[in-house]
Amino acid sequence: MKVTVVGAGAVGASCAEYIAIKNFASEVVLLDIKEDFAEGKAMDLMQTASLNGFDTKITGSTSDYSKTAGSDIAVITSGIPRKPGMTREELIGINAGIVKDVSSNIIKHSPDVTIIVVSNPMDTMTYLVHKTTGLPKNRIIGMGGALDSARFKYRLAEALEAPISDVDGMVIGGHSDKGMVPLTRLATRNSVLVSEFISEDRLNQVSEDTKVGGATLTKMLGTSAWYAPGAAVSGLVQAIACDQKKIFPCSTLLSGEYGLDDLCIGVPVVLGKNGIEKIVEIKLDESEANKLKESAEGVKKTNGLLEL
Ligand SMILES: NC(=O)C1=CN([C@@H]2O[C@H](COP(=O)(O)OP(=O)(O)OC[C@H]3O[C@@H](n4cnc5c(N)ncnc54)[C@H](O)[C@@H]3O)[C@@H](O)[C@H]2O)C=CC1
Ligand SMILES: O=C([O-])CC(=O)C(=O)O
Repeated sequence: MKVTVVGAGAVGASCAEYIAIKNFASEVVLLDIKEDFAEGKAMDLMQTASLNGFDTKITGSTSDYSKTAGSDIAVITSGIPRKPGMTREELIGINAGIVKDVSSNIIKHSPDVTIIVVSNPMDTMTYLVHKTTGLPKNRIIGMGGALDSARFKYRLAEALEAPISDVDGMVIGGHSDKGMVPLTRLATRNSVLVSEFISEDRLNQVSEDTKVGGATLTKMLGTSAWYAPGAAVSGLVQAIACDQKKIFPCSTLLSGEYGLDDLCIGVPVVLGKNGIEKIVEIKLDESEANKLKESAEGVKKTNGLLEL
């Protein structure tokens, strides 16, 4: 299993590290445009191999896509992150050109690849990869919901004063400050609905804190987060590489599912060796369906800024 990670910055390197530590891939290639940067990150990571006990071979490349040839999975993290006070949507001007260029280069050398898009604004960048590469829709996956759901579980555990492992929950919708739809109604603590334990007001607070999860960290760190994003990507990569058939909310091209069409947005999907093997249509109540519709309108507005 060969995995390419384009962009050896904060998220790309964290993602490569988690993939290596989980020890399921034979090879990870990090690629960046900054001279020697990916090679340096790869060397540093390889020097953790004996300490962390993995056999994955990590190599680096400065813009040489021939090194990525035959990749089974490629992760796109190249592009600029936001600064405090910015929205993810404001990154489109720079990141669209980068993502277009990078995705074309990836498929030139790995025509059978499955692409995981991370660069923001992620739902729109995922849509752009569809338009640019023409890969089948099951092989283009946007990562946002897996991260947002992990943040939701963190906030739920905090409110419930419970261990995170006791908590389950999912966030669907666009990966944006306003567009996320945390499914509070369905969240559980060890199979019991969380509404049995905490008030509606507290649950609304959990939802609001989840939606601004990325913005909160950007304000604290001066740039956006990387540990949880890297871990979330590694989870998707592992589900595909190991054919796990796990359900994650991912951004995928919808053609009528959830009453939506011609956009990529976060909904639950089954991930296995064929990428997105199934879009899972769960029954939303009226309020959740309206929020998803509103979120889709926001994503479509951002898609409208693309020069296709
Ligand atoms: N979807 C999600 O849940 C998340 C998305 N992100 C997004 O991921 C992206 C990366 O974030 P960070 O790693 O923090 O940024 P970073 O600045 O640390 O790393 C980005 C890397 O991309 C490289 N790069 C730029 N243009 C390139 C090109 N044409 N080819 C190859 N490499 C290129 C840069 O040299 C840099 O090393 C941002 O757009 C950020 O908003 C970040 C966290 C979560
Ligand atoms: O907040 C950002 O800009 C980066 C990101 O998507 C996240 O951490 O959720």
